Amino acid sequence: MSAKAEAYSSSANLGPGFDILSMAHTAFKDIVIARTIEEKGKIIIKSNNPKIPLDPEKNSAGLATKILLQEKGIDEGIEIEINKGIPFGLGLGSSGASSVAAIAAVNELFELKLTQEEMVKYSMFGEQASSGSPHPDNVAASVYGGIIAVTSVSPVKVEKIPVNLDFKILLISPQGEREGKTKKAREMLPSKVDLSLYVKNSRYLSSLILGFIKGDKELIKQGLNDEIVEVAREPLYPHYKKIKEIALKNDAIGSCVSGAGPTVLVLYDDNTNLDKIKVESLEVCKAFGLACNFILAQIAGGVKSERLN
Ligand SMILES: Nc1ncnc2c1ncn2[C@@H]1O[C@H](COP(=O)(O)OP(=O)(O)OP(=O)(O)O)[C@@H](O)[C@H]1O
Ligand SMILES: N[C@@H](CCO)C(=O)O
Repeated sequence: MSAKAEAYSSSANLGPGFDILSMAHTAFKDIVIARTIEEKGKIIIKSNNPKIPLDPEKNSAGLATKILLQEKGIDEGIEIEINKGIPFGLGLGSSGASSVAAIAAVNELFELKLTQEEMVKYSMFGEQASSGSPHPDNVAASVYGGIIAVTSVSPVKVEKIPVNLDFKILLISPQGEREGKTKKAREMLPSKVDLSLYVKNSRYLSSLILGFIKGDKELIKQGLNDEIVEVAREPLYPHYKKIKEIALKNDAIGSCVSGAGPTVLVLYDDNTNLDKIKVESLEVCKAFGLACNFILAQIAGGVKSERLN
């Protein structure tokens, strides 16, 4: 028996929404095929990307699958074949998408009838394997699609944010996959924050969410800022500040760090001078010794799965 699922890349945080907000996009996707194998209780991971760990405990798809099977009392052996389309270590939710696609494929294979919230819950264990923390935002976006807010983690609750504005997505992404980047990025975070920064960030968060719902570009621009997490991790993306300045100068709707970086996310529309943003950003990347790719994308839908046989 086998089943297949595909899950899109995502940009988590969206400025002030650390571990809360995330957006799925069509930039890249992972495809996972789950097959039953003869050896009971065994999980085998295969992948077209030789750089990801194949040990099921260390692979995001492997650990999530293991815990799901354990909790459901299934002792079948499983092969998880991961066709990685999403480069990892760039802040594009790569580990999360593998985990989501694996959970969706196994759900299909054994007809488990998991709800979307249950899929998020199990996929989060995959993030534990890859970054040492079960952050929910990337996996929630890959499960639901669109822009989501994780409103609770225990139990998992996710809301899709209605988006009433037409915009497109530009990702400015330095080349080269970075091993263990999110883990390092989380170790850079402060354990306490100033009340004044907390208030500023809360204002940004409310502006951003209201901006998407009302379709108000100014509110989105005002809200797509972060005084806490982006600032603490600045050494991971020294190119970001200048690129954001360039994007705003050229009438982008807004810009922020994608997940834990180093990719920079730019939201734009027909009023934006995209060519100028690309030319000027390329110079900034070069100045920091980075070769940057430009990826154009749109908001993506949620995970899709199908039974193969
Ligand atoms: N299935 C998987 N796909 C991708 N990376 C994996 C997978 N399983 C384990 N990993 C490991 O997880 C880490 C992924 O790196 P990282 O968390 O920085 O990337 P990401 O998931 O794309 O980032 P972000 O969470 O910022 O969007 C790497 O060290 C990689 O080896
Ligand atoms: N919220 C997570 C997302 C990682 O992509 C973080 O910023 O660490």
